[in-house]
Parts: sequence; structure tokens; C-alpha cells
Amino acid sequence: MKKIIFTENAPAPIGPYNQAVLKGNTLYTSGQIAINPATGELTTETIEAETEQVMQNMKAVLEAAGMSFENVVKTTIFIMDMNDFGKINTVYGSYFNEKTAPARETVQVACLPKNVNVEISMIAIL
Ligand SMILES: C=C(N)C(=O)O
Repeated sequence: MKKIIFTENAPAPIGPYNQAVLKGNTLYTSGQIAINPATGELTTETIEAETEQVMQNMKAVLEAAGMSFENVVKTTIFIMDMNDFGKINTVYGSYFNEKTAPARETVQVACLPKNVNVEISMIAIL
């Protein structure tokens, strides 16, 4: 049996998916984009601010499942421009201990929902 995770502290889904699904002790999150859940507006002033909003949204989803970034074992980062790689890494990296950071892949894509610049999904284990 799977458990649907929902929190108002992260943006509501903008399509036919849930913020996250817990199956057993494994949490599969949907990709988060930089929608501010308080306003419904995108945070895209800078790539750093955008990445920070994405990570804050993800933090809320993890917490709604009783987890934190410590529980994350794998992430995927989708970006529009590989030139942003360093700036995104700086913000993303501030959420993890370098020695215990999750596995990850980063891919540049042609387009993302709402024309954002970064989307991140995660897998976490209790
Ligand atoms: C934002 C998303 N996670 C989506 O559209 O799939």
C-alpha cells in the first residue's frame, strides 16, 4: 500500500501527480519547481533564489513525510542551462553534508514546466 504525502508548505501539484508517494520506508518525491507555496508565484529572480525555493519546497515535502535531507539517497536535477551548474551546486550543496550527500544526476533539458530553470526530484529512505 502506498501513502500519498501532501503539505500546504509546498506548492500544490500543477498536474496529475502528488507531491510525494511513500511506499514502505521509501519516499519518491515529484520534481519541485520554484513556486512559492505562500503566493503561488514563481521565484525566478536569480538562479540562486530559484534553487533555494526549490530546496525549501523539497524540505517541506520531506518533513511532511517525517524526513529530512539526511534521509535522501538519490536526487535528479533538471536544468535549462548547464552554465548554471556551479550556482545551483552552491545552493544545493548547502543542504547536504558533502561526505554523506546523496547520489545524483544532473541533466540539461530543452524545457521545463512553467519555463523554470531548475527542477529537482528526490528519493529518500526512512
Ligand atoms: C512540476 C512537476 N513535477 C511536473 O509537472 O511533473
